[in-house]
Amino acid sequence: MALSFTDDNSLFNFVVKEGNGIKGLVDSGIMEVPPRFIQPPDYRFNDQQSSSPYETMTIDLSELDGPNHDQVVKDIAHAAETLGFFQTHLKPPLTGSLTNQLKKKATYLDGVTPDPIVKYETSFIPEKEKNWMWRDFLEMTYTNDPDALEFWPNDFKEEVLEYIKTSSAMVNRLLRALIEDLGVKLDDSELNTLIGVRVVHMIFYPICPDPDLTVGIKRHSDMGTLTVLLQDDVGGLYVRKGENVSDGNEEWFEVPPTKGALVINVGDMLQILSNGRYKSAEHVVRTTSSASRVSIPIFIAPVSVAKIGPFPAMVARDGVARFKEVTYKEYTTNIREGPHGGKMALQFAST
Ligand SMILES: O=C(O)CCC(=O)C(=O)O
Ligand SMILES: [Fe+2]
Repeated sequence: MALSFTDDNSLFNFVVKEGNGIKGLVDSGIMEVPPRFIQPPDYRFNDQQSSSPYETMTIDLSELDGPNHDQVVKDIAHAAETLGFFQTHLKPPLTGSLTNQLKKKATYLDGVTPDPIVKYETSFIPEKEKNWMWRDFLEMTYTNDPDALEFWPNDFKEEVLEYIKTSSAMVNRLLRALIEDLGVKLDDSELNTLIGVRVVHMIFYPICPDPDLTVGIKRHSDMGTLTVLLQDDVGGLYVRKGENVSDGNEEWFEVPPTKGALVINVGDMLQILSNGRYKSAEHVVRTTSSASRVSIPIFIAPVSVAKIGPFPAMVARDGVARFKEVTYKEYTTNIREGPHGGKMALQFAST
Protein backbone atom coordinates (compact mmCIF):
# COMPACT_ATOMS: atom_id res chain seq x y z
CA MET A 1 0.00 0.00 0.00
CA ALA A 2 1.22 3.48 -0.79
CA LEU A 3 2.34 5.54 2.17
CA SER A 4 0.22 8.53 2.99
CA PHE A 5 1.60 11.77 4.36
CA THR A 6 -1.20 13.83 5.71
CA ASP A 7 0.69 15.02 8.77
CA ASP A 8 3.66 17.31 8.39
CA ASN A 9 5.88 15.49 10.85
CA SER A 10 5.91 12.18 9.12
CA LEU A 11 6.34 13.94 5.80
CA PHE A 12 9.29 15.99 7.09
CA ASN A 13 10.93 12.89 8.50
CA PHE A 14 10.49 10.86 5.37
CA VAL A 15 11.43 13.53 2.83
CA VAL A 16 14.07 15.59 4.63
CA LYS A 17 15.44 13.76 7.68
CA GLU A 18 15.61 10.31 6.16
CA GLY A 19 16.64 11.86 2.88
CA ASN A 20 14.13 10.11 0.65
CA GLY A 21 13.25 13.34 -1.10
CA ILE A 22 10.23 13.82 -3.28
CA LYS A 23 11.58 11.12 -5.49
CA GLY A 24 11.12 8.75 -2.54
CA LEU A 25 7.51 9.84 -2.16
CA VAL A 26 6.78 9.26 -5.80
CA ASP A 27 8.59 5.92 -5.79
CA SER A 28 6.48 4.86 -2.80
CA GLY A 29 3.46 5.15 -5.08
CA ILE A 30 1.63 8.17 -3.64
CA MET A 31 -1.50 8.92 -5.63
CA GLU A 32 -2.20 12.34 -4.19
CA VAL A 33 -0.12 15.40 -3.47
CA PRO A 34 0.47 15.71 0.31
CA PRO A 35 -1.05 18.97 1.64
CA ARG A 36 2.35 20.53 2.31
CA PHE A 37 3.03 20.71 -1.42
CA ILE A 38 -0.24 22.38 -2.36
CA GLN A 39 0.47 25.96 -3.37
CA PRO A 40 -1.97 28.79 -2.70
CA PRO A 41 -3.81 29.67 -5.93
CA ASP A 42 -1.66 32.75 -6.62
CA TYR A 43 1.52 30.70 -6.56
CA ARG A 44 0.37 27.94 -8.89
CA PHE A 45 1.41 27.90 -12.49
CA ASN A 46 0.13 26.02 -15.48
CA ASP A 47 0.96 26.40 -19.10
CA GLN A 48 -2.32 28.15 -19.86
CA GLN A 49 -0.71 31.13 -18.23
CA SER A 50 1.90 31.26 -20.94
CA SER A 51 1.23 33.33 -24.02
CA SER A 52 2.37 32.78 -27.55
CA PRO A 53 5.46 30.65 -27.98
CA TYR A 54 8.61 32.48 -27.15
CA GLU A 55 10.79 33.31 -30.11
CA THR A 56 14.05 31.99 -28.80
CA MET A 57 16.78 34.49 -28.93
CA THR A 58 19.86 32.40 -29.66
CA ILE A 59 23.13 34.25 -29.68
CA ASP A 60 26.30 32.83 -31.13
CA LEU A 61 29.00 33.97 -28.73
CA SER A 62 31.83 32.82 -30.97
CA GLU A 63 30.96 35.83 -33.13
CA LEU A 64 32.21 38.08 -30.35
CA ASP A 65 35.69 37.54 -31.80
CA GLY A 66 34.72 38.26 -35.39
CA PRO A 67 33.63 41.14 -37.55
CA ASN A 68 30.13 41.07 -36.00
CA HIS A 69 31.46 41.89 -32.54
CA ASP A 70 29.50 45.13 -32.15
CA GLN A 71 26.24 43.61 -33.31
CA VAL A 72 26.61 40.60 -30.97
CA VAL A 73 27.30 42.90 -28.01
CA LYS A 74 24.14 44.81 -28.90
CA ASP A 75 22.12 41.58 -29.11
CA ILE A 76 23.36 40.41 -25.72
CA ALA A 77 22.65 43.78 -24.12
CA HIS A 78 19.21 43.93 -25.72
CA ALA A 79 18.33 40.49 -24.34
CA ALA A 80 19.57 41.49 -20.88
CA GLU A 81 17.54 44.71 -20.96
CA THR A 82 14.30 43.12 -22.02
CA LEU A 83 13.53 39.52 -21.07
CA GLY A 84 16.72 38.92 -19.11
CA PHE A 85 16.93 35.49 -20.77
CA PHE A 86 18.52 34.11 -23.91
CA GLN A 87 20.10 30.94 -25.23
CA THR A 88 23.51 30.21 -26.60
CA HIS A 89 25.32 27.15 -27.85
CA LEU A 90 27.81 25.17 -25.89
CA LYS A 91 30.33 23.48 -28.11
CA PRO A 92 30.58 19.69 -27.98
CA PRO A 93 31.57 17.42 -26.26
CA LEU A 94 29.29 18.55 -23.48
CA THR A 95 25.69 18.59 -24.58
CA GLY A 96 22.94 16.23 -23.51
CA SER A 97 24.96 13.52 -21.84
CA LEU A 98 25.03 15.13 -18.40
CA THR A 99 21.26 15.50 -18.19
CA ASN A 100 20.75 11.92 -19.41
CA GLN A 101 23.14 10.63 -16.83
CA LEU A 102 21.45 12.59 -14.07
CA LYS A 103 18.07 11.23 -15.04
CA LYS A 104 19.32 7.67 -14.85
CA LYS A 105 21.08 8.14 -11.56
CA ALA A 106 18.76 10.60 -9.87
CA THR A 107 18.77 9.80 -6.22
CA TYR A 108 18.27 11.99 -3.24
CA LEU A 109 20.54 10.73 -0.52
CA ASP A 110 21.32 7.20 -1.58
CA GLY A 111 24.88 6.11 -1.45
CA VAL A 112 26.82 9.36 -1.11
CA THR A 113 27.87 11.08 2.06
CA PRO A 114 27.36 14.82 1.98
CA ASP A 115 30.30 17.03 2.91
CA PRO A 116 30.86 20.79 3.02
CA ILE A 117 30.80 21.25 -0.74
CA VAL A 118 28.05 18.73 -1.54
CA LYS A 119 24.53 19.01 -0.16
CA TYR A 120 21.33 17.11 -0.78
CA GLU A 121 18.34 19.36 -0.66
CA THR A 122 14.70 19.65 -1.49
CA SER A 123 12.39 22.63 -1.93
CA PHE A 124 14.25 25.83 -0.77
CA ILE A 125 14.26 25.90 3.02
CA PRO A 126 11.92 23.07 4.05
CA GLU A 127 12.22 23.95 7.76
CA LYS A 128 10.72 27.36 7.13
CA GLU A 129 8.59 27.14 4.05
CA LYS A 130 4.86 26.78 4.36
CA ASN A 131 4.46 25.24 0.94
CA TRP A 132 7.15 23.04 -0.46
CA MET A 133 8.27 22.93 -4.04
CA TRP A 134 8.27 19.71 -6.03
CA ARG A 135 11.98 19.17 -6.62
CA ASP A 136 15.07 17.49 -5.16
CA PHE A 137 18.57 18.67 -5.88
CA LEU A 138 22.20 18.09 -5.30
CA GLU A 139 24.20 21.25 -4.62
CA MET A 140 27.87 21.21 -5.55
CA THR A 141 29.99 24.23 -4.72
CA TYR A 142 33.12 24.82 -6.75
CA THR A 143 36.12 25.77 -4.66
CA ASN A 144 39.00 24.32 -6.68
CA ASP A 145 39.70 21.31 -8.89
CA PRO A 146 41.32 19.04 -6.26
CA ASP A 147 38.37 19.53 -3.85
CA ALA A 148 35.87 18.89 -6.60
CA LEU A 149 37.62 15.68 -7.62
CA GLU A 150 37.84 14.53 -4.02
CA PHE A 151 34.37 15.41 -2.75
CA TRP A 152 31.93 15.59 -5.61
CA PRO A 153 30.01 12.42 -6.51
CA ASN A 154 32.06 10.15 -8.74
CA ASP A 155 29.31 9.74 -11.28
CA PHE A 156 29.33 13.38 -12.27
CA LYS A 157 32.44 15.11 -11.06
CA GLU A 158 34.47 15.14 -14.26
CA GLU A 159 31.66 16.22 -16.51
CA VAL A 160 30.43 18.86 -14.10
CA LEU A 161 33.93 20.26 -13.80
CA GLU A 162 34.16 20.52 -17.54
CA TYR A 163 30.71 22.12 -17.68
CA ILE A 164 31.78 24.70 -15.09
CA LYS A 165 34.97 25.52 -16.92
CA THR A 166 33.35 25.93 -20.31
CA SER A 167 30.54 28.00 -18.81
CA SER A 168 32.83 30.17 -16.71
CA ALA A 169 34.89 31.13 -19.74
CA MET A 170 31.68 31.96 -21.56
CA VAL A 171 30.26 33.97 -18.67
CA ASN A 172 33.48 35.93 -18.42
CA ARG A 173 33.15 37.02 -22.06
CA LEU A 174 29.46 37.64 -21.70
CA LEU A 175 29.87 39.85 -18.68
CA ARG A 176 32.64 41.79 -20.41
CA ALA A 177 30.30 42.41 -23.34
CA LEU A 178 27.46 43.51 -21.05
CA ILE A 179 29.71 45.85 -19.12
CA GLU A 180 31.26 47.17 -22.32
CA ASP A 181 27.80 48.12 -23.51
CA LEU A 182 27.23 50.10 -20.32
CA GLY A 183 30.36 52.08 -21.12
CA VAL A 184 31.95 50.98 -17.85
CA LYS A 185 35.57 49.84 -17.59
CA LEU A 186 36.55 47.12 -15.11
CA ASP A 187 39.93 45.54 -14.63
CA ASP A 188 40.32 41.76 -14.43
CA SER A 189 40.27 41.60 -10.67
CA GLU A 190 37.09 43.69 -10.42
CA LEU A 191 35.44 41.47 -12.99
CA ASN A 192 36.59 38.30 -11.23
CA THR A 193 35.07 39.54 -7.97
CA LEU A 194 31.68 39.58 -9.66
CA ILE A 195 31.92 36.00 -10.89
CA GLY A 196 34.02 34.48 -8.12
CA VAL A 197 31.43 32.06 -6.75
CA ARG A 198 30.14 29.10 -8.71
CA VAL A 199 27.48 26.76 -7.39
CA VAL A 200 25.94 23.95 -9.42
CA HIS A 201 22.49 22.50 -8.76
CA MET A 202 21.61 19.16 -10.26
CA ILE A 203 17.85 19.34 -10.04
CA PHE A 204 15.41 16.47 -10.36
CA TYR A 205 11.71 17.22 -10.76
CA PRO A 206 9.83 13.95 -10.27
CA ILE A 207 6.50 13.40 -12.02
CA CYS A 208 3.67 14.83 -9.96
CA PRO A 209 0.22 13.32 -9.46
CA ASP A 210 -1.45 16.74 -9.63
CA PRO A 211 0.61 19.37 -11.47
CA ASP A 212 -2.11 22.01 -11.17
CA LEU A 213 -1.58 22.22 -7.41
CA THR A 214 2.21 22.28 -7.26
CA VAL A 215 5.25 24.06 -8.66
CA GLY A 216 8.72 22.74 -9.41
CA ILE A 217 10.19 26.10 -8.39
CA LYS A 218 8.20 29.12 -7.31
CA ARG A 219 8.38 32.42 -9.13
CA HIS A 220 11.74 33.98 -8.38
CA SER A 221 14.75 35.68 -9.88
CA ASP A 222 18.25 34.31 -9.34
CA MET A 223 20.23 36.28 -6.81
CA GLY A 224 23.69 36.15 -8.38
CA THR A 225 25.27 37.79 -11.41
CA LEU A 226 24.44 35.41 -14.25
CA THR A 227 23.00 31.89 -14.36
CA VAL A 228 23.84 29.29 -16.98
CA LEU A 229 21.39 26.41 -17.31
CA LEU A 230 21.35 23.11 -19.13
CA GLN A 231 17.91 21.54 -19.41
CA ASP A 232 16.72 18.22 -20.81
CA ASP A 233 14.03 17.94 -23.47
CA VAL A 234 10.95 17.93 -21.20
CA GLY A 235 10.38 21.69 -20.91
CA GLY A 236 8.61 23.54 -18.13
CA LEU A 237 10.74 26.62 -17.50
CA TYR A 238 8.78 29.84 -18.00
CA VAL A 239 10.04 33.40 -17.91
CA ARG A 240 8.01 36.49 -17.29
CA LYS A 241 8.05 39.40 -19.66
CA GLY A 242 8.11 42.74 -17.89
CA GLU A 243 8.19 43.24 -14.17
CA ASN A 244 5.26 45.37 -13.18
CA VAL A 245 3.94 43.89 -10.00
CA SER A 246 0.54 42.22 -10.43
CA ASP A 247 -0.83 44.42 -13.15
CA GLY A 248 -3.15 41.56 -14.02
CA ASN A 249 -1.57 41.36 -17.44
CA GLU A 250 1.36 39.10 -16.93
CA GLU A 251 2.95 37.51 -19.93
CA TRP A 252 4.97 34.32 -19.54
CA PHE A 253 6.99 32.49 -22.15
CA GLU A 254 8.30 28.96 -22.08
CA VAL A 255 12.04 28.73 -22.66
CA PRO A 256 11.93 25.87 -25.14
CA PRO A 257 14.36 23.00 -24.76
CA THR A 258 16.85 23.41 -27.59
CA LYS A 259 19.39 20.72 -28.32
CA GLY A 260 22.94 21.72 -27.49
CA ALA A 261 21.83 25.08 -26.13
CA LEU A 262 22.49 26.70 -22.81
CA VAL A 263 20.05 29.08 -21.23
CA ILE A 264 21.52 32.25 -19.75
CA ASN A 265 19.71 34.58 -17.42
CA VAL A 266 20.48 37.81 -15.65
CA GLY A 267 20.61 37.71 -11.84
CA ASP A 268 19.75 40.39 -9.29
CA MET A 269 23.38 41.50 -8.85
CA LEU A 270 23.65 42.49 -12.49
CA GLN A 271 20.42 44.43 -12.20
CA ILE A 272 21.87 46.35 -9.26
CA LEU A 273 25.28 46.94 -10.89
CA SER A 274 23.68 48.29 -14.05
CA ASN A 275 21.40 50.56 -12.00
CA GLY A 276 18.38 48.70 -13.34
CA ARG A 277 19.23 48.74 -17.02
CA TYR A 278 19.67 44.95 -17.15
CA LYS A 279 16.76 43.03 -15.69
CA SER A 280 17.01 39.93 -13.60
CA ALA A 281 14.48 37.56 -15.06
CA GLU A 282 11.54 36.33 -13.04
CA HIS A 283 10.96 32.67 -13.80
CA VAL A 284 9.05 29.62 -12.62
CA VAL A 285 9.13 25.87 -13.22
CA ARG A 286 5.92 23.90 -13.55
CA THR A 287 5.47 20.22 -12.75
CA THR A 288 4.01 17.55 -15.00
CA SER A 289 2.38 14.17 -14.54
CA SER A 290 3.90 12.73 -17.67
CA ALA A 291 7.69 12.96 -17.36
CA SER A 292 10.29 13.73 -14.76
CA ARG A 293 12.62 16.55 -15.69
CA VAL A 294 16.22 17.45 -14.93
CA SER A 295 18.04 20.73 -15.20
CA ILE A 296 21.52 21.79 -14.19
CA PRO A 297 21.96 25.48 -13.41
CA ILE A 298 25.30 27.04 -12.52
CA PHE A 299 24.81 30.12 -10.38
CA ILE A 300 27.63 32.55 -10.95
CA ALA A 301 27.77 35.14 -8.23
CA PRO A 302 30.03 37.69 -6.54
CA VAL A 303 32.27 36.64 -3.68
CA SER A 304 30.39 37.05 -0.41
CA VAL A 305 32.30 40.10 0.84
CA ALA A 306 31.92 41.98 -2.45
CA LYS A 307 30.11 45.28 -2.10
CA ILE A 308 27.54 45.48 -4.83
CA GLY A 309 26.03 48.79 -5.84
CA PRO A 310 25.29 50.56 -9.11
CA PHE A 311 28.39 51.46 -11.15
CA PRO A 312 29.17 55.16 -10.44
CA ALA A 313 29.19 55.90 -14.17
CA MET A 314 25.61 54.62 -14.42
CA VAL A 315 24.48 56.69 -11.46
CA ALA A 316 26.11 59.79 -12.96
CA ARG A 317 24.39 59.17 -16.27
CA ASP A 318 20.98 58.31 -14.81
CA GLY A 319 21.12 61.07 -12.21
CA VAL A 320 19.87 58.68 -9.56
CA ALA A 321 21.06 55.55 -7.74
CA ARG A 322 18.20 53.06 -7.93
CA PHE A 323 19.90 50.67 -5.53
CA LYS A 324 22.02 51.03 -2.46
CA GLU A 325 25.26 49.19 -1.85
CA VAL A 326 24.99 45.79 -0.14
CA THR A 327 27.42 42.96 0.26
CA TYR A 328 26.46 39.79 -1.54
CA LYS A 329 26.36 38.05 1.82
CA GLU A 330 23.85 40.56 3.21
CA TYR A 331 21.74 40.08 0.13
CA THR A 332 21.64 36.29 0.31
CA THR A 333 21.03 36.32 4.05
CA ASN A 334 18.05 38.56 3.49
CA ILE A 335 16.68 36.15 0.90
CA ARG A 336 16.96 33.23 3.27
CA GLU A 337 15.51 35.09 6.22
CA GLY A 338 13.33 37.79 4.75
CA PRO A 339 10.58 38.07 2.18
CA HIS A 340 11.33 36.53 -1.16
CA GLY A 341 9.49 35.16 -4.16
CA GLY A 342 8.90 36.89 -7.46
CA LYS A 343 11.28 39.82 -7.50
CA MET A 344 10.58 40.84 -3.93
CA ALA A 345 14.16 40.30 -2.76
CA LEU A 346 15.45 43.17 -4.87
CA GLN A 347 13.47 45.60 -2.77
CA PHE A 348 15.97 44.98 0.01
CA ALA A 349 18.60 46.78 -2.07
CA SER A 350 16.31 49.40 -3.60
CA THR A 351 16.62 53.03 -2.64
O1 LIG B 1 14.93 24.05 -13.68
C1 LIG B 1 14.96 25.11 -14.28
O2 LIG B 1 14.78 25.18 -15.50
C2 LIG B 1 15.18 26.41 -13.54
C3 LIG B 1 15.84 26.26 -12.21
C4 LIG B 1 15.89 27.56 -11.46
O3 LIG B 1 15.26 28.51 -11.81
C5 LIG B 1 16.72 27.69 -10.25
O4 LIG B 1 17.22 26.68 -9.75
O5 LIG B 1 16.92 28.82 -9.78
FE1 LIG C 1 16.19 30.28 -11.03
